[in-house]
Amino acid sequence: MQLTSIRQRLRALGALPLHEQRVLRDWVQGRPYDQGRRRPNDFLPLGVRTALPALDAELQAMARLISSHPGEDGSARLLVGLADGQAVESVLLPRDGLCVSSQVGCAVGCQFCMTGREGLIRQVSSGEIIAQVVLARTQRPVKKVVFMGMGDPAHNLDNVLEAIELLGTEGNIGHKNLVFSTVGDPRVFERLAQGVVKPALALSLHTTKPALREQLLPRAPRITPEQLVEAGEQYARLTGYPVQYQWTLLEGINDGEDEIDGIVRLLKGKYAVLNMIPYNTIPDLAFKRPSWESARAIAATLHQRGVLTKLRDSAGQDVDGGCGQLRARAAAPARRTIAIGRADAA
Ligand SMILES: C[S@@+](CC[C@H](N)C(=O)[O-])C[C@H]1O[C@@H](n2cnc3c(N)ncnc32)[C@H](O)[C@@H]1O
Ligand code: SF4
Repeated sequence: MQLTSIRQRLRALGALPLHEQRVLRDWVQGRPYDQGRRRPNDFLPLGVRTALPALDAELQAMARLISSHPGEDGSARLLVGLADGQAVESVLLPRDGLCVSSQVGCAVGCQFCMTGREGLIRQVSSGEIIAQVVLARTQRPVKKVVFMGMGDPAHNLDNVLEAIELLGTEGNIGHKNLVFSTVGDPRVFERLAQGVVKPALALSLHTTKPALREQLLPRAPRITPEQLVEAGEQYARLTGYPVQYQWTLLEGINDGEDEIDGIVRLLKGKYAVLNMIPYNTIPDLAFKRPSWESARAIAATLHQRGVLTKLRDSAGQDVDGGCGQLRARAAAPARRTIAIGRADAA
C-alpha cells in the first residue's frame, strides 16, 4: 500500500490534514494511537476512529517478522514478510541504524551482489518501507535509516521519496540520517535536489574505469565515474553533507595502484567520504575478498593522498545471511529455480 492511498482513505473517512498527520505520525513512530496529549476521542473524527483498528491491522500486516538473526557486532538481520507472501531483508545496525529494502530483487544485476542475481521481482511500496521502520522500532530505537538493503532506490523513486519525506517530517529521523544508496541515475540527482527532505547520498562507485564499471554493474545507467562524481559533488554542496562513495573491494579487480590513482584523481578535494567494504564472499562466485591487512593498507594510502577513506565491514558478517541470502533461503522450497548465494546489505 502506498502512503498516498493511506492518506486518501483517511480523507474519505473525514480526516483533515492534521488528523491524517497525527495517524501517520503515531504509526511511523511506533506509538499507540490512544496515547499523547490529544486522545483520539477528543481529536479524531468519528469515521476515522471507527475505521482505525482495521486500518491499523492492515498497516501492521504490511511487514511482519519472519525471523531475526543477531550478529556479534550488535547488528541483527531481519527477514521480513510482506502481505503478498514476498519477503525482504532489513538490518538493525549498531547505534540505532536500520537498513531497509526498497525492492524485492534488483534489476541492476551487479556481478558481486546476491540481490542482483534474482532480477527485479517487484517494487516495495512506500507503505512497506515505512512498515519496515515500524517493525524495527518494535525491537530497538531507530534514529538513522539507510536504503542499502535489497534493490536500488533509484529504480523505485516515487515510493522511496514518499517514504523519505514521511520519515524526515513525522518519523523523527534527521534528514542527513536518511541515506539514499544507489549506483546512480540522472533522475536521482534531479529529484533528490527538489525534495522537501533531502537525504544524504551514497553512490556505489566501485571502480574509476568506465568499461570495468559496465562489466561489474551491467544494467546500471551509463554514467561515467567522472559524471557520477560531478553530480554527487553538486548534491553535496547543495545539502551541506558529504557524499559517501561506496567501494566493494574485490581482490585483483579494483584494488590496484591504477584504481588508487583514479580515486585520488576523482575524489581528492571533493566533499566526500570513501567507504571501502571488502567483498562479502558468495560461495559460487569467482570474486575474492582481500585480506583485512591489504584493505587497511589501501585505505591508509588513500588517506595519506588526501582522500577521506573509511574501511568498513558489512553489518552482521558472522550471520550467514548477507542481504538477499535469508530471502533466497526462505524462498527456495517454493521457487526451486532460484539460485541460492550470498550478498551484502548495509
Ligand atoms: C545491496 S546495495 C543496495 C543499495 C543500492 N542498490 C546500491 O548498490 O548502492 C548496498 C551496497 O552493498 C554493496 N554490496 C553488494 N553486494 C556486496 C558484496 N557481496 N560484498 C560487499 N558489498 C556488497 C553494494 O555495492 C552497495 O554499495
Ligand atoms: S549492489 Fe545494489 S544495485 Fe547492485 S544488484 Fe545489488 S542491490 Fe542492485
